Amino acid sequence: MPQTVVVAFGGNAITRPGQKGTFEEQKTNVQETCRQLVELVRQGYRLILTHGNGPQVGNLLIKNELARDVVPAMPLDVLVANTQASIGYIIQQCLSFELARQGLKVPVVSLVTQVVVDPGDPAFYNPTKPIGPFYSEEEAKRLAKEKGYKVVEDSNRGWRRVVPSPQPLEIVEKEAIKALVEAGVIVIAAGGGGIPVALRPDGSLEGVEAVIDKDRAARLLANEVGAEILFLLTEVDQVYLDYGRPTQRPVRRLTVAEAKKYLQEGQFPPGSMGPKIEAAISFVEGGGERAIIGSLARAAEAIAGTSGTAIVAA
Ligand SMILES: Nc1ncnc2c1ncn2[C@@H]1O[C@H](COP(=O)(O)OP(=O)(O)O)[C@@H](O)[C@H]1O
Ligand SMILES: NC(=O)OP(=O)(O)O
Repeated sequence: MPQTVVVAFGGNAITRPGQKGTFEEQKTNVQETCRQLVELVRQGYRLILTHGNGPQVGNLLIKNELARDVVPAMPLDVLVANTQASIGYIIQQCLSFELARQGLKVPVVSLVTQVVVDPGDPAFYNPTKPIGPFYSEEEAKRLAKEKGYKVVEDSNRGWRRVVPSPQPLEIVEKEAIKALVEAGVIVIAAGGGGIPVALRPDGSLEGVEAVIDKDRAARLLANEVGAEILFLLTEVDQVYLDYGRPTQRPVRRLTVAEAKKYLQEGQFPPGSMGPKIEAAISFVEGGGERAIIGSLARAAEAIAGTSGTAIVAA
């Protein structure tokens, strides 16, 4: 029985820091990623892909604001849906092409995915999710004053606007995702962390304005579909202890207990590596076999165990 891997990569892998986020830039970046992903298919894994949307959804919000006197502005949940479509389209097209080029016949589809959140989540009063372009401190503080943005410094890469990021509670389309994967389809799902929706008393769903963290959504999705592996791809080849300090050293394997201990000691910051480690811990505690954190450029090596950091039960 082939193993199912949920692969997650950040919106910053699709629009790299310093890039404007043109369609061509996004496509070139995704093409590189797809070459790595095809290796996983070659190795016999079933894939569910999920991606971030921070830079892209932030850009859409800016467009919304600039055009609001000409065309109606859309709520943030609709903008998340827009990014699922635009990024899903690029991945679907590039991945299908790369699979065909290597003689592999595997269908690929993007699924518009809603994720239930609690409208009473305290995250709505404390925005933490960085989106959109990176600004200098001066520019960010000016935007905060003029437009009422909440801004933070994002992992030493510059300043960014932040929006609420509630905890994902349930993937609405999980059964459809499972059925597609079992039928041999590569599914792109819960893009941008999923479209945040709240469950109303009458059982209907209503969009809420937020951006869910894609590592958290990927974790939930992986547990809900019973995936064996959660694969979190980012810029660094593996997790480090004392990251950025002279004593920095790589870690290739962490037990859940070790990961929890280092997290408590502050080794993994909240806005960057922290959510990945938390997602890895929850996945393994939720029944997953192993979580892997590694770089996009070395995805095939990471799944084979020659790169990356594996987080396991014991
Ligand atoms: N202990 C650590 N080990 C490795 N990377 C770390 C660590 N602490 C912080 N980082 C930073 O976290 C980044 C990954 O988080 P982030 O950029 O938010 O991911 P993505 O946007 O790819 O989802 C790495 O590129 C690295 O700069
Ligand atoms: N939604 C989300 O987590 O996006 P990024 O990965 O781009 O931050």
